[in-house]
Amino acid sequence: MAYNSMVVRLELIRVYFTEVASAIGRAGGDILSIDVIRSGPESSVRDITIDVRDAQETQMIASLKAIEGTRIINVSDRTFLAHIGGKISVESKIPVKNRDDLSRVYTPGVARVCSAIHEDQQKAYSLSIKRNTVAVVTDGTSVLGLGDIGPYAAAPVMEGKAMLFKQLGEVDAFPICLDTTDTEEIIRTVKAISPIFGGINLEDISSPRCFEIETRLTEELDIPVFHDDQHGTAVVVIAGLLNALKVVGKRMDQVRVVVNGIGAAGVSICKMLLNAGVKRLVPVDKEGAIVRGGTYSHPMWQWLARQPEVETKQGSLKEVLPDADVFIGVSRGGLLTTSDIKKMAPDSIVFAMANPSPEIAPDEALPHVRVFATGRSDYPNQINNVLVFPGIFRGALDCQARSINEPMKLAAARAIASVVTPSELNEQYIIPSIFNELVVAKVRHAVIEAAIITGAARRVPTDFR
Ligand SMILES: NC(=O)c1ccc[n+]([C@@H]2O[C@H](COP(=O)([O-])OP(=O)(O)OC[C@H]3O[C@@H](n4cnc5c(N)ncnc54)[C@H](O)[C@@H]3O)[C@@H](O)[C@H]2O)c1
Ligand SMILES: O=C(O)C[C@H](O)C(=O)O
Ligand SMILES: [Mg+2]
Repeated sequence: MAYNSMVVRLELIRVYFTEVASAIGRAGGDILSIDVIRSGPESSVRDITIDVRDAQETQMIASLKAIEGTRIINVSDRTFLAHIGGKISVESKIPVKNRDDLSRVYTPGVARVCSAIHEDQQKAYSLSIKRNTVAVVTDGTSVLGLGDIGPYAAAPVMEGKAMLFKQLGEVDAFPICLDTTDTEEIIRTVKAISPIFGGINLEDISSPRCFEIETRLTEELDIPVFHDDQHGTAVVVIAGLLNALKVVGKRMDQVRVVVNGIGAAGVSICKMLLNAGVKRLVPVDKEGAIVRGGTYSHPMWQWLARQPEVETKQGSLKEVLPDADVFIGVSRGGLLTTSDIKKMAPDSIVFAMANPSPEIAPDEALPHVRVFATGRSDYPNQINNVLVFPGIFRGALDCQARSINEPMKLAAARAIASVVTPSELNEQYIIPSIFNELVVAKVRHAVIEAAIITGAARRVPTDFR
């Protein structure tokens, strides 16, 4: 069960606090802290921070209101408080304290530096923020599993990605939320803003437009372009699956895998599963299984329909799921029930990765599967692309990679899996925590090594010389 924190500013008029505390307890809340804002003989005002179960805030407010002598002044939830004014800011690396500093960082000194870059564009990497800056670009059309919520509403996710780039990978990332869903306009705009960036992280752009946008930008730009929802997700799924299979004692070439939601994430996961050796694959979208020999207007589904590993059996998700060893959900929340999961093969592996609500609630799935993972941070086994993008870009930027190719992605997946040692590996721990410092370091190393071997690197970092 997931919990949320809320802060209630409450005026108590001739009411004992114990009465309030027991009402909170009866309504299923936990008091985390109490701050006295004002205290007088007749009344007092306090901020009470309460942990409540998901979606129970309304009941909590009703129980507090029901106490005679209490007045609710304000309710804020800590998640909203964390977003006030946005989550990131831009900072200078050096202070400008006097005229001397000013003439160095700004005009006239800066002009000589401009001229140096003008003479040799490659110097942008050493004399501007380019070498460490990534654009996190979205059009807001497929934000988490919330769908097409537009560029304004997408901003908190993009700011969150930028925070994680910085904290985990020391990469400076900037959110770019585009007010267009036109493929050509997005491509044109990203190209036009690219001079200042060392890489482009495409985020939450719906399929199938995301495939064309990424392919074209990769061809037309000489900096790495990486659609996080496709490849970040596929890399972390492969990492998790490598370890989950070890736990259950099955091999990649033996298992039957059902992937639900063949959009950005699903297509890339299917491709990577095939590269990793899966021989029995069942891709499923809204209309049911995508089958070998079928005809589809979606170019990637048509590609899947030509793959020998894709099964021919038609049917809905619930019809094709029985006997599957592995279920990977990148679709939307609440699609499966306990009875569906029970029909899977023994020792089943379920990665229910739709955000924020997984395809099946953990409490329903856990008793009936051997390994269970979600994309969320409040359960064990968080399979989320945050394990990938900071390290993959750290590596790509450090070796000035032209692109992020398949060998670099596979190397990243193996590196993530290897952080969990054989003695640590178990059902509850198939994937390292994002706070495990080894993750970014290992992914960076593996990515640079693969970039050098495949010729994608334009620079060999000093620790590789
Ligand atoms: N955990 C992670 O790291 C991670 C990473 C990427 C995406 N996701 C989640 O995966 C989901 C999809 O993301 P995306 O970027 O691929 O989006 P997308 O819009 O590109 O694709 C979603 C696909 O799911 C399909 N779909 C919708 N409802 C379905 C249903 N009932 N049954 C089968 N298919 C259905 C859609 O038709 C579409 O093809 C989202 O919930 C997202 O939050 C999680
Ligand atoms: O943003 C996340 O938590 C993961 C992923 O990029 C998603 O779109 O769900
Ligand atoms: Mg995303």
